[in-house]
Amino acid sequence: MTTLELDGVHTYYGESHILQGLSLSVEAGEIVALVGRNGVGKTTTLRTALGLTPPREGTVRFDGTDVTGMEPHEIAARGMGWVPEERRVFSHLTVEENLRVAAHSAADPGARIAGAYELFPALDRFADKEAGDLSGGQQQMLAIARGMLGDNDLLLVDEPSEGLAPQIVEDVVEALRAASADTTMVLVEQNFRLAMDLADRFYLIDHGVVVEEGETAGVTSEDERIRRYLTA
Ligand SMILES: Nc1ncnc2c1ncn2[C@@H]1O[C@H](COP(=O)(O)OP(=O)(O)OP(=O)(O)O)[C@@H](O)[C@H]1O
Repeated sequence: MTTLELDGVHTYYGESHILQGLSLSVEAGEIVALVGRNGVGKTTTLRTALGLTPPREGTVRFDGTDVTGMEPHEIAARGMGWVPEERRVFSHLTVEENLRVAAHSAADPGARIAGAYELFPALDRFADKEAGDLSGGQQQMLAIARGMLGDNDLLLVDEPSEGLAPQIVEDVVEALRAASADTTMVLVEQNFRLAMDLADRFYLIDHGVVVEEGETAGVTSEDERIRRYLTA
């Protein structure tokens, strides 16, 4: 079943025409990576799906429903979650409180939070610590855990590895892999190798359109069809 489908979307910031007829689809259970140079429109693609920057043309379908033009909170309520680039944890709440806020609408929040701790043992260790005092990697894990607790069918994760040390990136990758067992994911990722490693399929974006797509297996940034879009 198709979870997310963007069909010929054109998205603008004011007069800036950013997405220029972009189409992609995500099947239930997949991890799909959006890759491409800085500024080509990856984050804008997520914002378009979420209704934060709705398209002027084209359609967004989520779980079979046309959600184009719906308010972001309506789309979110249908089960589309977002782990934004800037992470947005509540820094003055503890880890546990952050998780409780995210799980408030779940049928059994306690069990869900216990499940999250199993998946992210580092969070369990720091349950009583204020989120603002966590390291960048721990905050990223908290942001992912919060996205999962929202009972989402689809989680859009923007630049999870940004600004993290390589060892911590490994932990975050493991967390995303574990999280993907329950949730379909779209991942925006600058680190090409990591994106290919984690995702099942990829879309390579350039100037607001998809220029290459396919399975990730065996794909490297040295492939000529990829390299010319990644190097300036
Ligand atoms: N709020 C905004 N107002 C105007 N222009 C914007 C806004 N946000 C992004 N842009 C511009 O839109 C273009 C696409 O940005 P977007 O963030 O989608 O790119 P990206 O591929 O995600 O790259 P990055 O990794 O740098 O975020 C860029 O040229 C950016 O400068």
